[in-house]
Amino acid sequence: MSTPTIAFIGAGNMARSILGGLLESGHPAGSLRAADPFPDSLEQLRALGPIATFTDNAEAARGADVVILAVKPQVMAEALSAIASQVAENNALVISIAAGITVDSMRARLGDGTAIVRCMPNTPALLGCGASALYATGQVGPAQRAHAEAILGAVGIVEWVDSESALDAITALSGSGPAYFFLLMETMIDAGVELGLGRETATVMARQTALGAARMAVEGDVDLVELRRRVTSPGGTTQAAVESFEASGLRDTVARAMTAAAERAAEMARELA
Ligand SMILES: NC(=O)C1=CN([C@@H]2O[C@H](COP(=O)(O)OP(=O)(O)OC[C@H]3O[C@@H](n4cnc5c(N)ncnc54)[C@H](O)[C@@H]3O)[C@@H](O)[C@H]2O)C=CC1
Ligand SMILES: O=C(O)[C@@H]1CCC=N1
Repeated sequence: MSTPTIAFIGAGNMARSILGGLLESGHPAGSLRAADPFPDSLEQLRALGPIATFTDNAEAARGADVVILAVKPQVMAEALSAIASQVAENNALVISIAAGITVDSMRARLGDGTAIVRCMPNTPALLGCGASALYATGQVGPAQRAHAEAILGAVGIVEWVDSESALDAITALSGSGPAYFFLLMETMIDAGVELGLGRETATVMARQTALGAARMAVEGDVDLVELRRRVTSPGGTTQAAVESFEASGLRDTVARAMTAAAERAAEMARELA
């Protein structure tokens, strides 16, 4: 697979993590570029490697094989208009990581023939352990599909979904998901303090427990129910806690929260169309 020239439009947190992952995986800095109106964002990116930076989106997109839209949804219309002619000229692949920006709304500004991949990454991409779901339009060829997979694969796992609407569910699960785990950890720390622990001790123990549990869930081949069973001694402390969770409707609470997130993703798509 030849090395594509990749232009990032928007040089914030997500762009920085993906670009950092690409450099670490051996992608040459000479074929990476980024545009952002704020010089500070560009400087932070240049600290990662000798990449070309621009304050003008069209200049960054000129001649690029892949253009990654890493701006907030609210500035997407402006960014799409700026890159449209460069993308058409070069038959570039456009990858958008913005929540709620549909393929149709991108096509309206880029043209119906544009090859577009919509992606939902998540913030653990910053540490190279992200989870990204990708959806490709019919115009995306096999080499472009491979490029998209390699780019997001540089910062974690990649899953293809075969309908655009699946991205709303993915956003509710893995896009927003890190925040759910952080919230549970915050709650456990507060409850530990209520039980008499110092906040520092409660924090250290909660963080390490989350890390250990996540590693057991991901690195072994034991399913989650069995992992939970192994912690739960009959008639013991874990059973008391799990029964309390179930009685309080934890499963319904999580399902309702994720439905709210998926509905908000669909609503954002309508608002931003
Ligand atoms: N933070 C998260 O958990 C996730 C974010 N996303 C999506 O990733 C996208 C980027 O998010 P972050 O990197 O967190 O935001 P960020 O705010 O860190 O980065 C956005 C960058 O865009 C720049 N920018 C503003 N106007 C611009 C314009 N007209 N042209 C070019 N650049 C412009 C800003 O200066 C900033 O550096 C968003 O669309 C968000 O929906 C997707 C999945 C997860
Ligand atoms: O909260 C949001 O809208 C974005 C999308 C997924 C994570 N952050």
